[in-house]
Amino acid sequence: MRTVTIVGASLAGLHAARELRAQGFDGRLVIVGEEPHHPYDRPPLSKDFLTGRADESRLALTDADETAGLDAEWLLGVRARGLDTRGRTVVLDDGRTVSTDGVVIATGAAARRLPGDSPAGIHTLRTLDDARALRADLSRGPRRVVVIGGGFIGAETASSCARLGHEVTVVEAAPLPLVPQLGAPMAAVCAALHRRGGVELVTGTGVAGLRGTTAVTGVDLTDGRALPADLVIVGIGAVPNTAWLAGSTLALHDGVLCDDGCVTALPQVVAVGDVARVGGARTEHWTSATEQPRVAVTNLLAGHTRTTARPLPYFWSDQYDSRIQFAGRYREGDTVQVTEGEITDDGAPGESGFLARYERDGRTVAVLGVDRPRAFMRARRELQRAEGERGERAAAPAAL
Ligand SMILES: NC(=O)c1ccc[n+]([C@@H]2O[C@H](COP(=O)([O-])OP(=O)(O)OC[C@H]3O[C@@H](n4cnc5c(N)ncnc54)[C@H](O)[C@@H]3O)[C@@H](O)[C@H]2O)c1
Repeated sequence: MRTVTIVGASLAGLHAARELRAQGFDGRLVIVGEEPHHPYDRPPLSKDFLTGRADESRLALTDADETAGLDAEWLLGVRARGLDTRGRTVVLDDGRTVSTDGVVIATGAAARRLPGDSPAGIHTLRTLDDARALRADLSRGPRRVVVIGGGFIGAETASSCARLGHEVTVVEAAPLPLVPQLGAPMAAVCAALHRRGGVELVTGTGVAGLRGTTAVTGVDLTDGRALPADLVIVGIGAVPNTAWLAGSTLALHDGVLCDDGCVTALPQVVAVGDVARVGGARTEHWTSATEQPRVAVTNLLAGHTRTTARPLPYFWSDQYDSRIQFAGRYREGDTVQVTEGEITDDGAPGESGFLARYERDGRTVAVLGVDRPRAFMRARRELQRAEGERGERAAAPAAL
């Protein structure tokens, strides 16, 4: 393999570049990125960057020394428009083409938008440029902010806006926020965090439309209510960036389909990060974007799936003054129990937080920690160990 092209210059793309060099690839390395920036860290965008506690210099994921060491050609500020898998060419929006032997798809996902035209004052938050625009708009004095969607972006931006002194309402279509991720009992804790943080949470209703012609003035809800607003943040999920692959032979279905080793139907094309559906699941977590590239690059360089990985999913979220950490795989029907600390009468975490365990068929399948980082890390390690042992037992030949 003489040339490898990584399409997508964010966390997963950067980790793929690091892995390629670490695993001995000494050929030509091209990194294509739609955004004009070198890779930066997205988690602070909805938290410390929005509240002004972190400036842009704290976001960089790499520095001049590392980029020199990677010896890559960075094509930034340009989108890939197509992948010709037969001709082994990546086609760029500006007409350029890159001939390549191997491809790492790391194009991530884009913020889902509400249909129709948006008046001024409507924001999504995914990129540094989005965060700059939102921060600038918020800095124009106290505003009435409506956040649409009570997922991660919704909850984190709502708590940042409340901390900045804005009047905030969150609109969530489901009866509780974060149920798919945490299940109803623990989702209720997140709802209590909103209440404790002074944010109104309106659930079980969607958005019928936005008011305002040049600038937004309000949000009409499907239950007939109208909320006045000077600024609206839309956090209603993310869509994997696969449109550029439509003409390729790759299988696409809510992401790029790959096996457990991040390999697509073509051994010279692998996918990592938010865009990759690995072994049937797409995990939009920071840790997946840092773990998948090692496996993907090993297999890309081997020319076949030599190794697979099913790391235990992990995510964290900072909401109001609480840190929520979750590891494992939650499924509807799992039971959940607080095993350390407590949930108070108002439904929010007690002063020293709590640890909860999710059980299925008599075994722990996931752990949740709220403001209990040490206990959580211990429980996460135990779960990792148990999962690893289960995996080994499943892979071992049956005893005679
Ligand atoms: N801490 C973290 O791990 C973190 C933080 C920020 C973002 N992210 C990632 O960013 C991505 C986007 O985050 P997100 O919060 O937008 O997505 P999400 O899927 O976490 O939440 C979207 C929420 O919007 C609700 N919703 C959808 N349509 C709606 C409508 N019309 N009206 C009201 N509610 C509606 C859904 O019910 C859901 O609760 C995700 O991939 C997420 O994993 C992760």
